[in-house]
Amino acid sequence: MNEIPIAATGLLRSFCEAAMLHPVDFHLARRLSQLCGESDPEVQLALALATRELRLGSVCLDLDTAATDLTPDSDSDDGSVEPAAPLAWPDPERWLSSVAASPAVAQPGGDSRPFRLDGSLLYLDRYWRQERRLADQLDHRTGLAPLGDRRTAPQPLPGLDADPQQDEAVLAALNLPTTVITGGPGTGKTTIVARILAALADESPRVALAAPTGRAAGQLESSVGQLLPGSEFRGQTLHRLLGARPRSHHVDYGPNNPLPYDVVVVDETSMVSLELMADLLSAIGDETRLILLGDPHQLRSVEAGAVLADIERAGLLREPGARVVRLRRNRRSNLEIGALAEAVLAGDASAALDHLDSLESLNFVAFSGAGDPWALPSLADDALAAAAEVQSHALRGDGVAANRALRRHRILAGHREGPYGVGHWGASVRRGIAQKLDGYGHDTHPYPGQPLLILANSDLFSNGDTAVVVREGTRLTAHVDSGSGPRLIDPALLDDATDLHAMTIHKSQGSQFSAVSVVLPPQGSPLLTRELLYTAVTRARDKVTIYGTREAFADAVATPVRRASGL
Ligand SMILES: Nc1ncnc2c1ncn2[C@@H]1O[C@H](COP(=O)(O)OP(=O)(O)OP(=O)(O)O)[C@@H](O)[C@H]1O
Repeated sequence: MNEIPIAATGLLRSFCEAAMLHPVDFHLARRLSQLCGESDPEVQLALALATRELRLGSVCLDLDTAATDLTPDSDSDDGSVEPAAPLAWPDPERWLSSVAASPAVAQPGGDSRPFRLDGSLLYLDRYWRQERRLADQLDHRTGLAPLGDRRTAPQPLPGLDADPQQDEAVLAALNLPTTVITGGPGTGKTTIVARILAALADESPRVALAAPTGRAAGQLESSVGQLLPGSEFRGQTLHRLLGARPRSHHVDYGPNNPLPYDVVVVDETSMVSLELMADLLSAIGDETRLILLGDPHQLRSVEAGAVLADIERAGLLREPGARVVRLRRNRRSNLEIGALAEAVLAGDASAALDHLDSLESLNFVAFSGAGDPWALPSLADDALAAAAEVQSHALRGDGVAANRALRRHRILAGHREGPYGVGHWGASVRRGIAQKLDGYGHDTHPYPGQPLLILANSDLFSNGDTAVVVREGTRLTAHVDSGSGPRLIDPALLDDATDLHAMTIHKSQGSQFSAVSVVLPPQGSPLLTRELLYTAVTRARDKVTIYGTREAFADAVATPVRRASGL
């Protein structure tokens, strides 16, 4: 049952009861309405829904389509689904004009008020300003003159094949102030960055490598370092690059103090929020090459905005100053997984299910939420084989090999709790493995072969890094598989680590595994989206097994994440 604020009555109460509004949406809208003297329940509803949309990752609420687009926002993380109640949506025309006339709402050219209405889009004013700022910056970068006039791309790095799409991306980045290179995992984005930096080496450019998370920044640094031995490019988080202060909206770099680099490369751009993207673009000088890498189809930033997807979809960066190049050839995963990912992206559930039924490396296993996951033979086989290999390396003290074995198989789930959640599946698999492997699975004490997921940042590791506990002589050591190479830590110091027999699909972004077992959320779960499914299946290189119902699978394929924005 949803929590209903006591103060909620009438129209707003019915929306709270239907899980369309969370108490925080209600309270914020009520407070702002009181401050501005707004008493119309329909306008208050619009304000509450606009704050709800922001909380769920959209930048604004579209009043024209809200009644058809918005779905209940289940508070639970166990996949349980509340029955939908019929709702009395305001008449759209009347709604729009009463919102426009509200003292809480400003028009685009108007004074400052908590909300702003732009066409049928209702924003919290701050986000409207950020979006305008970003749109202006994108426009500005589009209008810049090219920085070079190379006609042909430089040679591929030694040992790599010629690839026309990669050539196009390299050439764009060498000539233009702004290049966006999009593509799924393994399409060569990092390889291209190394090739660009190699081609610019004669100019000794000042280079910044950045990403939204410490882990992704470390991975970029280490991949580029491997491709360009002897180079000393350091990766850093975007927050650090921009000189952002914790718990404040201040950043050190901006239009009057641009970043002191000739080339700025940002990886995992799909995870960058609207605000951070606006800050980044404001801080890039006209002479600096900006190279944005990412996969717009994977899960987006947890904060508001899906900027990379908006840029690609709406053609917001164009010549003469900018170019978007999409890479399609995945060189890491097998072709069958590529075909499944394409069918998911195309919204073609029947083709995707056909692939799962007919292709050798793809499997669909019926699971409807009942019973112990360990009883599913395919799951037990995959998990046990990988755990046995991890354990044998861990007992021999080989942390590198143990971490490699840990990447052989991963269970990925949308939910954390409940019968479809990471907790339930992870615990079941750990118990099952412990019955088969001596010395395995004592949850409260470290044991050789114990897989861990780190949930904190430090100098030695980043949130999202994984580790394996390894025996070294008489001691146990956690070998952290950080993006930038192995780190050894006393397991007792890893307070913020959790058991890793399963992980959320969200946390798996940026990693790949030989085989993945994907636990689908149940039908009706708000997490059941195309992006979630695409992200999960593209984590695999060699084998994908989906656990769930066909109906849930088809729903996921048919449901792209809805993120409203004015971009
Ligand atoms: N032109 C090429 N010829 C041969 N192999 C290539 C080529 N481009 C990339 N590869 C190989 O494909 C694999 C994936 O490349 P890369 O890591 O650059 O992709 P990516 O898009 O950055 O992937 P991710 O986002 O998952 O890190 C690497 O093993 C790389 O060596």
